[in-house]
Amino acid sequence: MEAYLVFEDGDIFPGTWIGTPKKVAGEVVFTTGMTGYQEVITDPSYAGQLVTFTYPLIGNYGMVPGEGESDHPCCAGVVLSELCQDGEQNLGAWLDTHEVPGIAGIDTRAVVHKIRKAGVLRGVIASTPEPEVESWPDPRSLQWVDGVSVKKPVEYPAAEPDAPHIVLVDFGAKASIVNSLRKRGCQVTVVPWSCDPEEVLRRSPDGLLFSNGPGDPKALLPFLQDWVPLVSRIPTMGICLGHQLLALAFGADTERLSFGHRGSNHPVKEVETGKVWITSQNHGYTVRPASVDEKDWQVTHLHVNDGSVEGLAHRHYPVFSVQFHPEAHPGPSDAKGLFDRFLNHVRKEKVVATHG
Ligand SMILES: NC(=O)CC[C@H](N)C(=O)O
Repeated sequence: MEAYLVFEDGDIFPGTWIGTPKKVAGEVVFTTGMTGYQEVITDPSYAGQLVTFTYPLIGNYGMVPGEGESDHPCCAGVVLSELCQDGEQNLGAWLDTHEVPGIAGIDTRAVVHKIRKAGVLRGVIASTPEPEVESWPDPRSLQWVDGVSVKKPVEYPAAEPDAPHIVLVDFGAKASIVNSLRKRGCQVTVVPWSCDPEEVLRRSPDGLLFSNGPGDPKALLPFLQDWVPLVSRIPTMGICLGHQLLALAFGADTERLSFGHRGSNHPVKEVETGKVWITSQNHGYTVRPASVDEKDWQVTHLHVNDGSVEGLAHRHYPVFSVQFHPEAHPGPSDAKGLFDRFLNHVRKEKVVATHG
């Protein structure tokens, strides 16, 4: 069945429907990972976006139960070149089960060229080359984070005695972040993004983790000051959206990247050691370098390709954050040691708090 990817500037890419044939509008983004389509499609950070896969063959190992970053597709739609209907649960049928549309047969290389040249662009997948768009989704809306965050706290018991208790503030957390903490023995409580920080304090966390999530970080600006007293005292780590939010909370600014970083091969340099990690990334916004006050923050990581800020550590508070994904999934796990670094710090503080 014929479908069209129509950009807001009028450019039309014809293809065929996959998943559920229903019109959908969103920001068109592209990801360059050669594997990991399941993790990408189920990553809550993609809510509201049309994800274009640059790897030409997608779907070739089906959908593997239990391997998703959540149990349903989170992106608004998918754009790909060739769909392979293989695997026990094939991608097209799985998308349809969840009523998510997609378009195949697209010259994805041309789509990427277009986005790289023009910067962020919105588009529609529709049955006609001249679809009507009632309204474009707004990345500054709270609906994205609200739609993917847990509605009430979810508790995971500790796997080891005396393990630290980490409260994960869920702006759209990937399952792999929870797993990375649980694998290291932690007790984890996942709380809704909108919860009262005072209520979090009553849960006696040893550490806080601000998760990844969809949309423009500035959508959450009105809520950030309430967290400052907590994150100034309790060891806190931020990942991706969480990194941007911590920067905003302490007075830095964020801005939109021209076309984002999405893929599994983004080189990031650790400033202190000069070591380069190949990292998994998925973000359209970044911390504005000129807004980072060197008196308060140390820039710990930089993107090798464009020099953008990839990591921050606060000089006065126990806060550090990274723009990339140490939990990987998909992608390399070069940076997974950051969870150990965080938990070592949390454990040290816990001992001090217990024994004075
Ligand atoms: N993966 C994320 O947390 C993405 C953060 C934010 N929504 C961005 O696009 O920059």
